[in-house]
Amino acid sequence: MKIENETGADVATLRWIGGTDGYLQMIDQTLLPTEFREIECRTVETVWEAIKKLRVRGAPAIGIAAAYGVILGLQTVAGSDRGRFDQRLKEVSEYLAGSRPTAVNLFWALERLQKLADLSPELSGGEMHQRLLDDALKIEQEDLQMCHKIGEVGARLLAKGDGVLTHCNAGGLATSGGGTALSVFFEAARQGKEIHVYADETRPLLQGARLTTWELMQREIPVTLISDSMAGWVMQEKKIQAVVTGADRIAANGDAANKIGTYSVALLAHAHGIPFYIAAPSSTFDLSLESGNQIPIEERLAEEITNGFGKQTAPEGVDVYNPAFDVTPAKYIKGIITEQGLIQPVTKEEVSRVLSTADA
Ligand SMILES: CSC[C@H]1O[C@H](OP(=O)(O)O)[C@H](O)[C@@H]1O
Repeated sequence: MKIENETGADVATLRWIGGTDGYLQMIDQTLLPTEFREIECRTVETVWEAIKKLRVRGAPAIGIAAAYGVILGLQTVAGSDRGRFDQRLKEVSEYLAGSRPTAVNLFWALERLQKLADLSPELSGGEMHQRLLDDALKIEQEDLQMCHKIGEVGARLLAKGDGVLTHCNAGGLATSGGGTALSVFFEAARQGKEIHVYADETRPLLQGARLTTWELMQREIPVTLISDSMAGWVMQEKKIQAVVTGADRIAANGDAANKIGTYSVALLAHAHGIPFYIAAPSSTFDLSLESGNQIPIEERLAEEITNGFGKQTAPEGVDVYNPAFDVTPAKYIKGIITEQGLIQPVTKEEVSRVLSTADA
């Protein structure tokens, strides 16, 4: 995402600096909103740690970071023969695939680079390294364009003066720059629709409180922070005319995995007759899965709940269950906003039809 830091310079959520011997620069999102700091990743291990610790997070951003992580990992075999290069490529891909299990964009990016390498076995390691970097850069640029198109498709669904609720952060920080759910809000605001966003704080890591409010305030879009437990009440009070969230993996039938709590929000929206939309690029779909019950759900450390942000709020040794995602069945999703167009109704047939449509 492009934001002005204290020096007034434009910075990106993450970006590659230099050539194949370069490095990855990213905003450390664990420090926001109180501190804006860019960190440098010069090894694949530092990228793995950044993904695991959510310094970089959000399905598309994780995919882009993983692609650049591969480039970093291959630096250790610069100048080696192609056989050693290919072996290292598999090593770093498997390593990065172990960082977080749910966001399919991570695996989509790794598989894309592997397929590219498989297409040209005749190239030297050095030539292939450059080709993979070129494609990693392309992944980032393609994501930026997809975010923009998602905004255009989704903004049509919002009316002037709408109250819209979102959960977690599906903004520029979760992508190459334009966001998915927040891209819809950015574009609606640009069109003068004067929307008002209600942002769930999103326990336990507070991506909504820390990141979504910060992004919207950066752009002077009206935003009200609410606790997760308030979502139903603001709907009952008719403050909400639509809900738009992101996604981390969408199955062939349209079932969608997203941050824990999204399923509850979808049920609440359904109970109040409020349309619930998912905004996601085509790289977030996993058509190999028939339905959402096959989506792997990441479980994270108990400390994120019992000692959130360093404050102990539960007895030592309490039993904790901390799934980072849940799955919303397609029947509760009014439409899926993609760069290829709106998937509505959300059915296997419509998913397949829209995703196979030429550029929207
Ligand atoms: C545009 S994808 C954003 C998606 O990713 C978030 O998960 P996390 O912060 O754990 O990476 C959340 O599910 C968002 O909706």
